Parts: sequence; structure tokens; C-alpha cells
Amino acid sequence: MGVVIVEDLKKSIGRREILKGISFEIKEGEIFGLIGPNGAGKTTTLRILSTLIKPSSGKVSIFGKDVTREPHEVRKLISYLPEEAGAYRNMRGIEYLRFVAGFYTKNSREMEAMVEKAVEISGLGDRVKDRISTYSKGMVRKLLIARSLMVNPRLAILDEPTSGLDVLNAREVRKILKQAVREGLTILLSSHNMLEVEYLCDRIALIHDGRIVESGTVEELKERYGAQNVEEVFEEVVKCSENS
Ligand SMILES: Nc1ncnc2c1ncn2[C@@H]1O[C@H](COP(=O)(O)OP(=O)(O)OP(=O)(O)O)[C@@H](O)[C@H]1O
Repeated sequence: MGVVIVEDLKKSIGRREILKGISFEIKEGEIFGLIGPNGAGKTTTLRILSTLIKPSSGKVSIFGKDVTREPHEVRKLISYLPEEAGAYRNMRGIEYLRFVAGFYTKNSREMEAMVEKAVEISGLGDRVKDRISTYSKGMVRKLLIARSLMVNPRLAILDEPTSGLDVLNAREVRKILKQAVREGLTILLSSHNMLEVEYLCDRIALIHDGRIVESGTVEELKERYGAQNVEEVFEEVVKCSENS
């Protein structure tokens, strides 16, 4: 039984049907990737699961809590990293982490433990004392990932966690995520980097034009389509769905 259960999720904005009935389940302790091209509906799905927008219909439960009926309960269990997230540029990294930790706890010892954890995850070392305006894009992204993980969520919802990162930084972030999962976290992430998900995700769902067109482990999907990699799987799936 999944800890995240998404059933026939639909979302229309105006007359546009953005999600056309999406269903998937995520098991505890796995990294689940929602993979698809630009405009497929990944961010919309993640925003619904993060309680930021409401679905038009369908059901989403996260650790048994319904996102529409119990959004406050869901928010206690998750952390969400948007694709275009920014941090207050005039703050120092460490100040920013303390500022965010303050929303989660008023206990100074707990707050320091959170910040300490974030500093370690971020890998920023002494640079965490510098102003964020002096950080590279990769450093900001790592700070934000650290912020998402320091609050000990049960589910981290990460929109394109390695977007804009160079190869080395992306590798570091992937290692951080794998380590967090070993410590008990469950992760839902989105990506259009189909090669990276092969390394990172336990299971993936391919999303295309508001529909999940295939799902499974990377190995299962490669075997099913006689493909060398997920990119080829995606190409085959889209071809099949357009011909049917
Ligand atoms: N508020 C909105 N109003 C109108 N259309 C929207 C809105 N939000 C999303 N859309 C449309 O819904 C579709 C899916 O968008 P979404 O951001 O979920 O895609 P995505 O898979 O995350 O894409 P990307 O990889 O480019 O981030 C797109 O065609 C987008 O233009």
C-alpha cells in the first residue's frame, strides 16, 4: 500500500484540461520520479500534492491525509521545493536557514539542530556565512534543498531538484537525496532529464499531455520496450499512445 495515493486526478484551468485523470502510488522510502516534457503537467501535479492548488476532481492522500480535506495536516508531513524557488538575496545563508527554521520550531535547541543539519546537507562550509547574493546558482539550489530536508519531512516534493546545476553539483545533490532516503525520507521529484532519473529513481511515471502513459521501475520499462534508456522508452510510449 502506498504512502502517497493519487487517484484519477484532474485539473482544469479555464477551459484547459491540464491533468486528465492521473493515478499513481508511492511506497514509503522510495524515490519516485514524475518524468515528462515541458508542459506535460508535472508542476501542476506537484502543486496539488503540496496543497498549493486544489484539484478539479480526484483524490490524493499523503500518509493517510487527504490534500483537499486536511491540507494543514498534509503540510506538517511534507516539504515542497518549487522549480523556480529563490532565497532572500540580502540574507546570509545561515540567517536564511534560521529564518526558515523559525517557522517550524520556537525551541532554540531544535532550531539549531535543524540549521546544523542544513549546513551539513548544503555542503556550503564557511560560505554559509556569506550573503546569498554572492552565491552561484548551484550554491543557492543546494541551500534550498538543505532547507527542504532540514525540517525532517516524511515526504519531500522536489520540482526539478537539479535544474540549472552543472554535472558535479547535480551529482552532489543526487547523493544528498539518496542519503536522505536511506535515513527514511520518501521523495517525489519531477524531471525532464530522463537520463538522470535512471540513476536516481526507484520507480518512475511518464507523464505526457496530462496523462500518465507508463510507469514502473526503469529496468521494467526498458525491458518492456526493448529500450537502452528512459529517453528511448519515452519515445516509444509516446509513439504508441499517438497511434492508439
Ligand atoms: N495557471 C495556469 N493557467 C493556465 N495554464 C496553466 C497554468 N498552470 C499551468 N498551465 C498549463 O498547464 C500545462 C502544464 O503545466 P505544468 O507547469 O504543470 O507542466 P510541467 O510538466 O511542469 O512543465 P515544465 O517541465 O515546463 O515545467 C502547460 O501547458 C501550462 O501552460
